[in-house]
Amino acid sequence: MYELKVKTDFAAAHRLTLVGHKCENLHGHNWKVEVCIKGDGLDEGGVLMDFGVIKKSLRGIMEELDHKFLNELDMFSDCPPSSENIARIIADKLGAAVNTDKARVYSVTAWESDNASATYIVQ
Ligand SMILES: Nc1nc2c(c(=O)[nH]1)N=C([C@H](O)[C@H](O)COP(=O)(O)OP(=O)(O)OP(=O)(O)O)CN2
Ligand SMILES: [Zn+2]
Repeated sequence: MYELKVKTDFAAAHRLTLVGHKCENLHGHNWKVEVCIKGDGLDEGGVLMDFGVIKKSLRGIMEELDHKFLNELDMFSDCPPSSENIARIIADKLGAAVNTDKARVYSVTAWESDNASATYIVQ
């Protein structure tokens, strides 16, 4: 089994109700995002998946999030923009773009700060 990791980031604003009092106020984070792709077989070029393919798709997803008020985005119309939901939505979007029969998005971790992150593991 091979495991690839690619990191990226975005800055955005959000509000979270029902989590903690101070989270209800409009505020922002510089999220760090780490995606993990897993698979067994390498192609004839000796790679599981070209990092460039992963980075290109991630850039598109980050553009949808960067400098946005997350609560107003369609992707969060039915779920709060917590780090958990951010990680899951990135995993779903990235998987739809890059998954093959040989390599798949395994997990996405969204770091809200240097010491707090949420990871979504694709089942
Ligand atoms: N499981 C989760 N818990 C919290 C989330 C989340 O996405 N998933 N998000 C928040 C808020 O975004 C909040 O802005 C962060 O709160 P907090 O961790 O308290 O942030 P601080 O940077 O102020 O951290 P301190 O350690 O208190 O300085 C809350 N919880
Ligand atoms: Zn927050």
